[in-house]
Amino acid sequence: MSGPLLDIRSLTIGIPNRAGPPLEIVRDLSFDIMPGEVFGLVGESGSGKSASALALMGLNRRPLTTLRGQALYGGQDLLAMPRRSMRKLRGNRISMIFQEPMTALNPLARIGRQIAEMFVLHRGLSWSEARPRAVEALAAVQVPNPEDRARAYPHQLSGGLRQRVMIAMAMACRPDLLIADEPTTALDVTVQAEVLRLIRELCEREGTAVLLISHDLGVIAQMCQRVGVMANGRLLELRDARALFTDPRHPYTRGLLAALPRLGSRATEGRHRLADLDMTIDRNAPDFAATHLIPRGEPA
Ligand SMILES: Nc1ncnc2c1ncn2[C@@H]1O[C@H](COP(=O)(O)OP(=O)(O)OP(=O)(O)O)[C@@H](O)[C@H]1O
Repeated sequence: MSGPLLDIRSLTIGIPNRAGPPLEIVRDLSFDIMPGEVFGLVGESGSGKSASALALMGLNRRPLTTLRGQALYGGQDLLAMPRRSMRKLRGNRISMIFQEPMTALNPLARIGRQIAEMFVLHRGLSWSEARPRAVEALAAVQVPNPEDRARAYPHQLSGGLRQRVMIAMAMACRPDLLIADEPTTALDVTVQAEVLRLIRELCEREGTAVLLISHDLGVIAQMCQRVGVMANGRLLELRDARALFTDPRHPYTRGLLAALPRLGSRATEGRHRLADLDMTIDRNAPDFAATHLIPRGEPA
């Protein structure tokens, strides 16, 4: 079996502080992603999922800074790579989609042009060669009437179609890795299922690995082979998805699963239970993290 596509070791992100030690918001995050694998990072809001993904892409939100760690991709450390090299990889070998496509799409440019730009920038095609490829890319993400839609501006499309456009852009260059940060959180449940299916099918077809970030355990269960559970900027548990859902080891994961609303239960019941858990777990206890990490390949 070949090695990992991306091997993240001790990624630590924080805010430097001249007067003392930096404020760390993600600490010692280590996991790897195998070629073609769908790996899930799950955790509640603020646990550090997005910050980690952005750090991998060299896009830290200021004042956040990568303080230490490595992210090995094809023998190169993404975290130490010059900006220029990183720009060449981004959108080409590693691409990213976000919860809200409008933040990534240019509101003033037709979507066909925005997709075509990927082929011009990363594949060296001329604009006239790239345009038909953009229409094909729209067809591949099942956008109806792709010729017409290519001439639309982002605001003229529904949220679901905009997310499909983002996926078309992200997949245009057949990347090795797609980082999908809450890709369906802003969508209706039915559209959400369609977009998830699309991501899975396209990535399977292209052999693209996915780092899927979500606070939604249902989404993670549906999509992922392995899952890392994050809280407070730390990875608490890393398991095969099936094992995680049938036999969670970390008390925090157990709490997350117990807090899932079940059919027939009152909608708020789960939330109360999660709140109880917050009070009973001491997140600063030394054994809170890292005691339940099971390496890939070992029996869960
Ligand atoms: N630019 C920033 N400056 C300072 N702190 C930040 C910044 N961005 C994020 N943080 C903090 O870092 C922590 C992790 O945030 P992050 O966005 O990664 O969480 P998350 O797990 O992705 O949650 P969400 O899904 O709500 O975005 C949070 O405590 C957040 O307040």
